[in-house]
Amino acid sequence: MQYISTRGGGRPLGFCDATLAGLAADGGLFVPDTYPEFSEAELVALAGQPFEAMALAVLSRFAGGELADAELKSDIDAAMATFRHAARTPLVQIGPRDFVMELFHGPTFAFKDVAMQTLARLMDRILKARGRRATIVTATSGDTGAAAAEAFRGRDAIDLFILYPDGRVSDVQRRQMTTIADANVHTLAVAGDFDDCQRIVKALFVDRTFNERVAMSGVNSINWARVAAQITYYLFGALALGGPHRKVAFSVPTGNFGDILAGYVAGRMGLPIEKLVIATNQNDILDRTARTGRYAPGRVAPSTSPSMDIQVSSNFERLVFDLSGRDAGSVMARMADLSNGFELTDGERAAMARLFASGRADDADTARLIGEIYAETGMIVDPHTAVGLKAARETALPDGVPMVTLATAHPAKFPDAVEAGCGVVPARPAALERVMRDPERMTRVPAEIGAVADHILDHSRAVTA
Ligand SMILES: Cc1ncc(COP(=O)(O)O)c(C=O)c1O
Ligand SMILES: N[C@@H](CCOP(=O)(O)O)C(=O)O
Repeated sequence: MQYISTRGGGRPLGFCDATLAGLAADGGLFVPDTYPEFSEAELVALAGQPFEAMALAVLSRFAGGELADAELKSDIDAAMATFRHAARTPLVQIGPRDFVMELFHGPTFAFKDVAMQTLARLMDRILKARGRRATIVTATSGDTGAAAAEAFRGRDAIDLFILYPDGRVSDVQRRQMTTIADANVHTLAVAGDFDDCQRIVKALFVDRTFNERVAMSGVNSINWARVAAQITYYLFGALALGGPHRKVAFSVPTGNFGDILAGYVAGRMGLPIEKLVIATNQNDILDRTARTGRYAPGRVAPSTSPSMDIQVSSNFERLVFDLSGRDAGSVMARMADLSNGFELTDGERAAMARLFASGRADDADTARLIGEIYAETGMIVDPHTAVGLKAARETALPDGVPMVTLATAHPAKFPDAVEAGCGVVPARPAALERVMRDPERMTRVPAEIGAVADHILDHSRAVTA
């Protein structure tokens, strides 16, 4: 299997090279040249198997033989052993048709751990086999950075630089990043929003001189391996609820479009999916795009679901690539400069509407949903999950199709928003006590590419002359 750029540039790469490269050299995103498929019999055989077995089935299809199954299995097993729940991503029924899939039982209490714990081990393995070091530069609105810090801390071959928007993540999220004492983790508080952080990371990726000097890599969902690992829980959820003989719908709290793209790819691989619901907060570019066909980024507006305070949703490029019939030229023309936005064609819009629905929740809706879910079920949900639940409730489905809302974070990461919604302060898990106590360490930087590049050049051990 080869990985090609959505913008058509560069040469195709194998799985290991694409994983280390992160973003394609032309600024596009890597996608597999074809989607591997599961037969119905293979899906039937996977139903009832542990999460780890499903993850291996997914990742081995994307690794294209470059990593042995025994190596993948060892890394997946070690990654998932960090989870506190035996089922890893348990399903909880909250209504006749409605389920919540809890993705927050990993070390940092957000869905990012599912992929990040595995990816860190795979990257470490690939780098050690090549006798190489890497500099990982990642943008975060709170959760990716925390998950990356935890997964990559202390890894000798890797220096990790995390860019987060100063003042725009929750206290718990910030502390999860800034209290990591390991010297290979560098946390930068950027004077800007998440889109500024992601813009800087992408600019550094395509600056080939810088990129090669620091051996740059990335672990945002622009890295295909992140998306691939996230496909597993769609299989896990659907097969637990009667798949592949029954269609299932998923409502996905959405910002960078990585999580829901994994659901789309699961469908392309043969998993019967009725609908994928794009659930946005007031930064609703994707809901607007689904409704109007026009993708027009604005400025980020802070919300009570800060991890989704994103206006430039990177992974949407991968969907547009497929919607356009894999026309890299048209993707390049539309994505290279987003300042005026772009239109989906009528055909692209119709194709998108066949699989995707969408919804939006502002802060008042989010608080109301947190309160309603608590009153109806006793479940305390985080604000991102509440956004997903609102969109789920508004989506009509054929009889017999279950709706699974992805619970993407633990409520204790956002105690203020949760208390405002349901009047209860969520209990803080013991694992977060250290985070709230330990001293913080971060460097404040302006939202400028040069300032971030200089900091990385001064601090990464991978820098060559
Ligand atoms: C808690 C939480 N929910 C939802 C999202 C949105 O996921 P994605 O950016 O993959 O769309 C994020 C950030 O990625 C998140 O941290
Ligand atoms: N919500 C994310 C933003 C980055 O998303 P990613 O999935 O592309 O890494 C965060 O919490 O950092």
